[in-house]
Amino acid sequence: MEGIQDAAAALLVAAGIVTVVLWALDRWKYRACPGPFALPLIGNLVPILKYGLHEYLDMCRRKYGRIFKIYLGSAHFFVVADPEVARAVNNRLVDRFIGPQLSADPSGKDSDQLLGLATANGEEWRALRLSWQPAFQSGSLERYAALMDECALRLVEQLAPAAAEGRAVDIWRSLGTMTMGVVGGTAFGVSLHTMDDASSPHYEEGQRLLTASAHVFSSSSFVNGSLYQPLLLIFPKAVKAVQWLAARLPDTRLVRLTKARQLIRDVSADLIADWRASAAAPGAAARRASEPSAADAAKAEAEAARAAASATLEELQGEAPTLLVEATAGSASDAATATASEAGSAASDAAAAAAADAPRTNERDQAAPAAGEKRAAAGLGVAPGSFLSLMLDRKARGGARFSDDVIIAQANTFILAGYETTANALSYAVYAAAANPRVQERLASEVDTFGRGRRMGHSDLAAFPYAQAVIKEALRLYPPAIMTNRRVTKQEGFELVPGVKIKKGMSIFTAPYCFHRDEAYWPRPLEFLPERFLPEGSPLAPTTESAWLAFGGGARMCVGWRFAMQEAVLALVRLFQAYTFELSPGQVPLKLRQGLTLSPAEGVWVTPVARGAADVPGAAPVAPAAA
Ligand code: HEM
Repeated sequence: MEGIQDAAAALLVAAGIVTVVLWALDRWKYRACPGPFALPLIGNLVPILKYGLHEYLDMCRRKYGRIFKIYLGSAHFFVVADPEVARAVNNRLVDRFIGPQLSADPSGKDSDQLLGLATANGEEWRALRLSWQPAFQSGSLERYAALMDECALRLVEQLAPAAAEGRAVDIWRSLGTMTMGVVGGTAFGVSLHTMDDASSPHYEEGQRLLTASAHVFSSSSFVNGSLYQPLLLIFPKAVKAVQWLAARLPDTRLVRLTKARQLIRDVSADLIADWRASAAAPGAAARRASEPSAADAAKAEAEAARAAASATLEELQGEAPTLLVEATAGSASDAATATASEAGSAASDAAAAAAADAPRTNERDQAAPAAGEKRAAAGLGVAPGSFLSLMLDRKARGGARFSDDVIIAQANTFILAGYETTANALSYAVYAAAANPRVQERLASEVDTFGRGRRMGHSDLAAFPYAQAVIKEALRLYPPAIMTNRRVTKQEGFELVPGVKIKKGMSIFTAPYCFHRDEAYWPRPLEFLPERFLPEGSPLAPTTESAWLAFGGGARMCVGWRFAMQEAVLALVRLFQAYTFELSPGQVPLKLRQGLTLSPAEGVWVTPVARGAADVPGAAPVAPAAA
């Protein structure tokens, strides 16, 4: 026994010595790059926990300059807070650094989320990016607008009791129900019941999905996540052992996260089962007749693979947002993406064209989740024209043959990416407007130019330059993604700072949170001044276009940015047509928390104040939401 103890102690001492030596070598290797001192193993974890990652990065930027290193676990990460260098990094590097995913389920089934677009790399990522793009072109956005408007109007209606009672609500959570409602309609063409009221038989189901998604966001970072997460950073070479241990002895945070991911996965898997069942249902015979033969399918697959291989990075990126708000929405927007996506997805575009209507919002659970056939026979389940049906149609017709797990991962990615980021952006906009009466007044007067009873479409967005500017300014001060990250996969010819070359294996983070608040680029950086994004506000504009990077950049730029902007502007218009908002006391400055996104730590509490039709000359009452 004593012998075993001695051997274990010797092993620990040896591991300690090796760690310290590696740490010292790493520090020496990157000595030319400034950064805070960090002890081996715990690195800069303590100040990150104390200040929050976003604040700590900004403190480092002020102290060490715009390119610095931080040490986490057993490696250095390089942080770029210089917008021009950030642009170069995003343009030149494509792969993302993706840490391993822990699961409390030994089968690790919930971890197939790593197969999603946001986490894929290499050829898989190229093929996936091409298959996502059609869902975000003007035609699709136009189809989604009606549903987005419907969800925004429903939210307006749901806020009415609070307005009548003078009661404060957490608008962040309310907006989350709306953005998830939009995801259900656009990704699947179904209602996910997140906007149902408590009397609905499906209310609990919607709430479970919201809670699960909120858990994924709050528990995925190493700060708020499983206790095994820091262990992975410290012992990156022992991933398998840590994963094995975590699956057998999970902590409560990991159990909660695993259950949340499983629930989201089940929602997507059920919908795919429905789609299959409906394709096999008797009514689908006509549709099957139009499906291609095996030879056609093989040809289509080969074409899709060729398109993925030959698409340039610019084509994969698509159009990037401009700094100034757009005078016309959706104008030349698809020109850049069209070549790549049309080549790669002719079949899915044809399917989209066939489904000319906006995705229907089906009542997905009038039957139990397992009864896919029944729902399919009743015409329920994934609706034509939705993101998921485009992807499944493409597979059925012989386009890129993604496995079911890969398709489920795309659906999960859509749910997660489409939910919290946009809800955060909108909450920050409401918060900032409520805290700045001048902004609120101007917003209210702009939205009154559009009839309250009229339905809004994609092209109507151009009528709201100030609302667009408010969203952009909210994304500047509070970018939901405080950092983007890239993994260096081959030797690059440029230096990060004199003496530190970009080398294979390095992880580089660009930090918009830092340069969005840097006085070197933005006049009066900590003030909320939406006019910076309008031609009239040029004295407040940044010194460089690159200084605003809320949606990232290069080929990995947010694929859903136009979708997000459309949804956010549309919702802002509907909210301010009906209400102004009063902030509850004690919320300035807003407390922020870094999970998977930068989110309000305790919500955003506001009291809606009804504006009344009398405020708006000639306005019709807000249209009731369609059932
Ligand atoms: C205000 C809302 C949003 C913000 C601020 C935002 C921001 C971002 C950022 C910063 C990235 C990383 C870009 C990079 O690495 O250069 C990203 C990637 C991504 N976003 Fe968004 N996003 C938003 C909404 C959405 C929506 C609504 C969707 C889908 C419906 C979406 C889907 C994605 C996906 C799939 C990726 C990964 C793209 C790839 O790796 O090719 N996002 N987003």
